[in-house]
Amino acid sequence: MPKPKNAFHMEPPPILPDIEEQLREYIVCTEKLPIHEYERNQEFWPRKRDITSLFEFTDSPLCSTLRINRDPSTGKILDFIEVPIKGAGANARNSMSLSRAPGPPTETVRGSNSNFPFWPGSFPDPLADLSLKEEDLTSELLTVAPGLDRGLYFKSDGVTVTDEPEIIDSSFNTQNPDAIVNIIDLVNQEKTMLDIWQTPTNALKSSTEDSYNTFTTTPEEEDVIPKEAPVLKITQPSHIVNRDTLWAVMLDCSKPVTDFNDRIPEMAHKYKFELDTFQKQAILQLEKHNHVFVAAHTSAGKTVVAEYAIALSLKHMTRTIYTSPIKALSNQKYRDFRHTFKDKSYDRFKDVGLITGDFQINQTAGCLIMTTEILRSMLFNGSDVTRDLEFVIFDEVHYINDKERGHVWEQVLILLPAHVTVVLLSATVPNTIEFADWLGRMYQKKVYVVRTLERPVPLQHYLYTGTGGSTKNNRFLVLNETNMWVQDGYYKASESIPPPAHAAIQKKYMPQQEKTLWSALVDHLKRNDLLPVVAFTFSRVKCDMNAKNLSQTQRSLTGGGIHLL
Ligand SMILES: Nc1ncnc2c1ncn2[C@@H]1O[C@H](COP(=O)(O)OP(=O)(O)OP(=O)(O)O)[C@@H](O)[C@H]1O
Repeated sequence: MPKPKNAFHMEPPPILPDIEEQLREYIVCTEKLPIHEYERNQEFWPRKRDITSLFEFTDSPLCSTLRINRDPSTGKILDFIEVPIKGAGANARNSMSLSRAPGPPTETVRGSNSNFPFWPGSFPDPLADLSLKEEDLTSELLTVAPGLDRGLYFKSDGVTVTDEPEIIDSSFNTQNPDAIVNIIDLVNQEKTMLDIWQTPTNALKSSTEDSYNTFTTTPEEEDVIPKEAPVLKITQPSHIVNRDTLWAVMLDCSKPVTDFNDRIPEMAHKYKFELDTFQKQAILQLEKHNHVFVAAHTSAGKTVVAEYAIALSLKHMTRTIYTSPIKALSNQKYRDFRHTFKDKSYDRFKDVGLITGDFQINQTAGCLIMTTEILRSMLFNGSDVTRDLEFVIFDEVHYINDKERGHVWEQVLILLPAHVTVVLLSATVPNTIEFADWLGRMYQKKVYVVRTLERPVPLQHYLYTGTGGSTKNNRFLVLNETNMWVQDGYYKASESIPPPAHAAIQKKYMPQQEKTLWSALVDHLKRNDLLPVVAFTFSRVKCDMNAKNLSQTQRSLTGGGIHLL
């Protein structure tokens, strides 16, 4: 019977489940969670069997190829020979070989930091090691198959297999030289056994003496045993006299090379002037792909050698990398080389590129100019550019002596692959031979040193004591072009300074005095047509200050004004 509906009838209030109780149940009784009702949540698709899928496989790299053997006179095919493919399956992530597969085009120039570098030329040849191992293969053969306790037992005929190893009585075998007892050996052994019982101090003494005898060398031996290659101080006087060593050859630049044109009838690059002897000697070595170290004074013509290396590699359709220590020099060389090579029959204009931190121009060019740090990063990252690299030119290589950055030159020289020829350019340094010897020993290839002390631009030293006005032309020669001291010039310079100022010369100049001095000097040089000039200041702050002062006072300077280096 339905319940009567009246105004006073009220349903009992809904009793909500206790939230605390609900949460506890949720946390404690995990089996009630819907996730466990997998029958409702999970769907299962049975796998269909596909036998034909067994026939599918990813291609493994080809390990061998067929080489056709032809008759050289008729061209008729005589035979097919299966030859192994070098570096099959090798790539930049698993191999240091030059025959590994090239990386993607985006990584051609810079490489990638997940790449292996190419095998450095200064390391022992891995292929030579491999051939040694192959020779030794017979002694390293496995005699027990992996997973088995023992190998096969053979009878004495070496062919018939048995269940038990055959015991050969070799206790007295005159055929076996090991079985012959040497009495002298036994006596010696006994003597050493007896030595054990000597007093510990004696034993200790003899052991120290032994180790001393083992590790020390006699003076004669010292000449024979190669010492470990030191990190060189390239500008420090050498203990090696300037004569040939095992790995460095000093070329004679005192006599003219009369047969130069016969030896190189078709030069890769022609010059408007007759080459100097040191340039000819260096070029002859470049043609033979020998490492060359050119040490010559500023403006002696070192760049000529670098240009020839670039031209030679462009002729061979290979590459050259020109490294310089500073970005400003790289930029300047880029401009110079573009100009040098632009008129050639082949399109060399496009064959010069620049890679620095600021610019990347024509990165796939035949001649790339970059800072040494960029080349180091390319070598570490296994850049594919190094594959067809013929020459690497190191300008101002004496930077290897630099405390902060010298290690970069060392690393690059060590990392270069063996097929690369290095051309080192430097101002004259006292130990060229020592440096070349270090390099040659590392590469196990001779380095040819070309050294000239001639200065095409004679160096003269003057003292300038003027401050403008009547003293504006006070410039006195104190060291002439033959490196002779000019006493008279020095006296005149001393006399030209008034006594109070003369005393003040020992002290520091006031900024205003310094400004007047620089201004008077530059003015004097300008009037005597001796500009441009490079002014050295040993403090950065002073350098900025002088540059600022000069740009204010010498507004009329033509041809580019003042540049800070
Ligand atoms: N054999 C030569 N005869 C005449 N002029 C030459 C000869 N060799 C080089 N030059 C010229 O001398 C100038 C300086 O040469 P280069 O720039 O090659 O010198 P460098 O030694 O490289 O100088 P730096 O030390 O500044 O690098 C250039 O103008 C070059 O054309």
